[in-house]
Amino acid sequence: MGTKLRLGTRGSALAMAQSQTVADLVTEVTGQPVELVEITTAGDRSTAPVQQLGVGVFVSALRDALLAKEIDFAVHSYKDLPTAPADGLAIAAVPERADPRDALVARDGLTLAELPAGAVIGTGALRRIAQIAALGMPVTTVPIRGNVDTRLRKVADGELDAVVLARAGLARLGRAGEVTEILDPMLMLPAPAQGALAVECRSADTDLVEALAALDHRATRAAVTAERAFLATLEAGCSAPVAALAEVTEDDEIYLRGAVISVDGRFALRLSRTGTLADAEEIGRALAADLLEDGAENVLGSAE
Ligand SMILES: NCc1[nH]cc(CCC(=O)O)c1CC(=O)O
Repeated sequence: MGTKLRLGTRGSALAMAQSQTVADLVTEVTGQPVELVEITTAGDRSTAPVQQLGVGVFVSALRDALLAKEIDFAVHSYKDLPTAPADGLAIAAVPERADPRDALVARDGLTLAELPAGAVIGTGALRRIAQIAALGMPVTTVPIRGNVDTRLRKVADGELDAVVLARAGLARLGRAGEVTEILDPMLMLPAPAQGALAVECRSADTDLVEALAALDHRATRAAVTAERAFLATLEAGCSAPVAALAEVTEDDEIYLRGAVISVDGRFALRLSRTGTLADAEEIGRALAADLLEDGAENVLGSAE
């Protein structure tokens, strides 16, 4: 056995679960033991809405610890990473993705369509709020924060009729059995890179970059590349909620769907593109250009 690798992780149950999964994989492929090092982020200390804190808040403390060499690598939920690359760091592996879809956990086993008029759904994500609003149902959404356990408890306690969460997160916590409906991407397109993990280390740590590459899953890497190129291109031209899902077939074809939806749900643009795996990045950029050409930048304007 070589030296112990230090894997930096947030302390939440979800972060610990996904870090432990990757730690086990790393030990399996490299033979090196991995030690989990808990890092507290500003996002964990604050109770402010995530939108106010900014997406990078959970990530920057881990990146600081990497650059300060306090840890050797970190595991992020890929969808929480800012699109700008981090100086001096590399995403050495994108392991095989879990189910990328969103899931509904509702009282009494209800599906979305079965929720009665006046039902209250907990979700703080603008992308989810916008897509629920676009369905035109007589339901309302309320912001919700806290860990997965806290969110599920609000349904069990009767405080909320339902919550929408990433199925991958529920599965990693062993709570997928509580899902009452997996939401079809035709209704609820997930966040770019949802369900995927990013394994990050210092780019100068070439031995580790190479070792971690053994965990990389080619189809997942391509799907995430297409979805994130789509997001990055749209971010420059439009700040409405963005959703995307790329599916890769056995013969290396990519089917990328993307959407931009106004928060009030009144305007939704949805398009798709297909292509080959090697062109993942280009497909993402081209799909974003299609949406911008259709007026994606006006979608947010209409909600303001
Ligand atoms: N926004 C928070 C977040 N970041 C990653 C996950 C778990 C699922 C994943 O890895 O995509 C979640 C919870 C959720 O959206 O329900």
